[in-house]
Amino acid sequence: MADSAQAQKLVYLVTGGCGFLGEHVVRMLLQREPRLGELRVFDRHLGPWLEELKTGPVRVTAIQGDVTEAHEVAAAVAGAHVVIHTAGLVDVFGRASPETIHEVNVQGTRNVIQACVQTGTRFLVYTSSMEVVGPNTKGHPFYRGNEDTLYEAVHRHPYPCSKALAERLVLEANGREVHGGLPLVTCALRPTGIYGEGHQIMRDFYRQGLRLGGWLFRAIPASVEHGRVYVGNVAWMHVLAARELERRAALMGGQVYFCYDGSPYKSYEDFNMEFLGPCGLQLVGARPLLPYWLLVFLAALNALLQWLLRPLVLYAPLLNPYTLAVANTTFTVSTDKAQRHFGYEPLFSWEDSRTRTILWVQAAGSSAQ
Ligand SMILES: NC(=O)C1=CN([C@@H]2O[C@H](COP(=O)(O)OP(=O)(O)OC[C@H]3O[C@@H](n4cnc5c(N)ncnc54)[C@H](O)[C@@H]3O)[C@@H](O)[C@H]2O)C=CC1
Ligand SMILES: C[C@H](CCCC(C)(C)O)[C@H]1CC[C@H]2[C@@H]3[C@H](O)CC4=CC(=O)CC[C@]4(C)[C@H]3CC[C@]12C
Repeated sequence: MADSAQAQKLVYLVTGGCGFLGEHVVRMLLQREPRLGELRVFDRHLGPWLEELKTGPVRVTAIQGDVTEAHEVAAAVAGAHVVIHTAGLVDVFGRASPETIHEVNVQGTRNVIQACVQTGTRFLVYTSSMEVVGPNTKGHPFYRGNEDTLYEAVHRHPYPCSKALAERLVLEANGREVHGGLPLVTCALRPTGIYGEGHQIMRDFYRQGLRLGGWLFRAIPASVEHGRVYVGNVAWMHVLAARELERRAALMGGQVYFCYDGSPYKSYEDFNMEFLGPCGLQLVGARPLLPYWLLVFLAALNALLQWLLRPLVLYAPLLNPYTLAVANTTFTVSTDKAQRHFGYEPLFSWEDSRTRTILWVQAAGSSAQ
């Protein structure tokens, strides 16, 4: 990475490399990181698609492992130059217990940092989330905010709490001495709601619409704006941040960056219709069909049913008090910090992102028929 080692080939490790975002990061590294010599893909569940990558010029090593197991993480990290830590338990529906979410997202991140320190890995990029900022429990809007916008970040839900704690661990680890005596350089990327090929919630909405004869029903006012960002651009931002961390260590170390691109600001449902509309679905109602108080009631009822049924069966619908609050609160970012600090420009235009997502929804929907 220094001048004398221009041609040095680097070892990258991507944790959670078989997830929605992780797969895009893995593929992006293979396409766009010329110094890549070996790519280690670490995940609890390895995808079969990894096999096809093993025939390329870069050595791809699939590692089945659990970030909560410190020894497995240390073995995977040993000898890596850069770690991109995207593994996480993304659960806002009550599928996993708060303890499990904490264990994976916080202890898992602690293990990754510890492994870097022990083995001498110097560069760590962490996938954080907009959720570490908000929306907060009071439902305050965050309107076109940036990394310096003052906002009362108060959380109670296990997922945002865990992401906030993990992000703090990563930022505090910046500058810590790693094995060999050099300092660790870390940064955190905060995607807003990611969409694109592989987005399971989008696919579920599509299937639900098909089941309802092509109709979806508006639940949230169109005036509530949501920040969304295309998965290919989020992946590209990770690759660029990882590449630039050494050269710009003083500027980037310990920093957070929102992930952004040219995707339009819209409500969650109107944004989804950008893809589901061309796939034949229609969103019924210029205004929400149900009054808000009824949604609040239904969300609370779902939470009660989840609690009552838990000993018998897992009941985890999309609507609960937390998802309703998130969906019903404006949260959009407007920033150029990643451009200023490490030259990020979105790789995919909004038109490309939209087309790619539509093609994927169509294919994912028809494979469900
Ligand atoms: N999906 C979204 O809209 C957003 C996601 N994020 C963050 O991006 C990251 C990736 O999220 P997605 O790709 O959406 O989720 P995902 O669930 O598709 O991917 C997460 C991956 O981590 C792996 N994983 C989970 N627990 C693990 C463990 N104990 N050990 C090893 N691997 C484990 C899973 O097997 C999965 O492949 C997460 O850290 C999430 O918090 C941030 C903002 C928005
Ligand atoms: C599931 C919600 C939409 C359904 C609302 C209903 C039932 C009224 O129709 C989703 C609305 C907003 C989503 C979240 C948002 O994009 C931010 C996120 C960031 C993350 O780091 C993880 C995922 C998520 C919390 C995302 C989850 C689904 C929504 C709550």
